[in-house]
Amino acid sequence: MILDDLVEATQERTEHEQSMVSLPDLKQSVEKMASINPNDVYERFRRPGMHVIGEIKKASPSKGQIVDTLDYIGIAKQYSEADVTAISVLTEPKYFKGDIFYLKEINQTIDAVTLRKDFIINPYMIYQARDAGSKIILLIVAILSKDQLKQYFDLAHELGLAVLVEAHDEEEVAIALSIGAQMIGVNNRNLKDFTVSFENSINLRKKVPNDIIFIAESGVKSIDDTKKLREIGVNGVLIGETLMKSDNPIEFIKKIQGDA
Ligand SMILES: O=P(O)(O)OC[C@@H](O)[C@@H](O)c1c[nH]c2ccccc12
Repeated sequence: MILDDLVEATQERTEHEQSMVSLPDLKQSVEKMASINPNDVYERFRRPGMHVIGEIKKASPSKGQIVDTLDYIGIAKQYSEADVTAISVLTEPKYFKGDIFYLKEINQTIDAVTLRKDFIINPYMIYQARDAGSKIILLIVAILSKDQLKQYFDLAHELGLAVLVEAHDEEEVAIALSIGAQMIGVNNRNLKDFTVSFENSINLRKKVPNDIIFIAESGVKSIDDTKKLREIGVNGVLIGETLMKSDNPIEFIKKIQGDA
């Protein structure tokens, strides 16, 4: 199963990374940074209207290579010009051809709220996200025990990071709510077989209280899609492939925001 492979590859990768930059070293550099508050991010997403999280990714396990060369700075500038609420940057190298360096460079170049999109399975990766200047991390319910999820969620908040908790079914949504998630992302793509169904967001929206930020993730292709999602009370959409392939991502994002 792909998720198991991803977790295993991530395990190996972070072991290697820790042999080069140790956790204590990383902690030290994070301690020197100016403090940030996760509530600033949550408040951004609580503003009325349809929020867009624009994603930057070169490849994915379901689609293979999406673009030949990744002009991550250029894309981040476009997303920022379109006033996205946040920019999601894939940092997983093996299956998504991502790099934590993309995230770091974007944060050094552009004033934007960024999300580290990876398969976070240990505290080290959370410190890395903070060190790279991101303000949000993704935590995926399906790959963590409930205890881990709670522990990493609390650590993120302590470091000033907001958390998007990704759930795929009713049981995972219940877990996300039980640990105090304020922002839940429902993935319309089943990470086990890659099928996409908006029914997932539609059904699960009813299981999430209205004061919790609800983000629909994956498979958004058109304004029709986002209209449908808006009608059922979704607060935001996370869009990758469609934006990466769009000739005019700014116009597309503006349309989504304007439809709110
Ligand atoms: O490219 P899409 O279909 O618009 O999907 C974006 C995003 O939702 C997807 O990349 C994603 C959702 N959850 C994830 C978890 C890990 C890696 C990637 C993802």
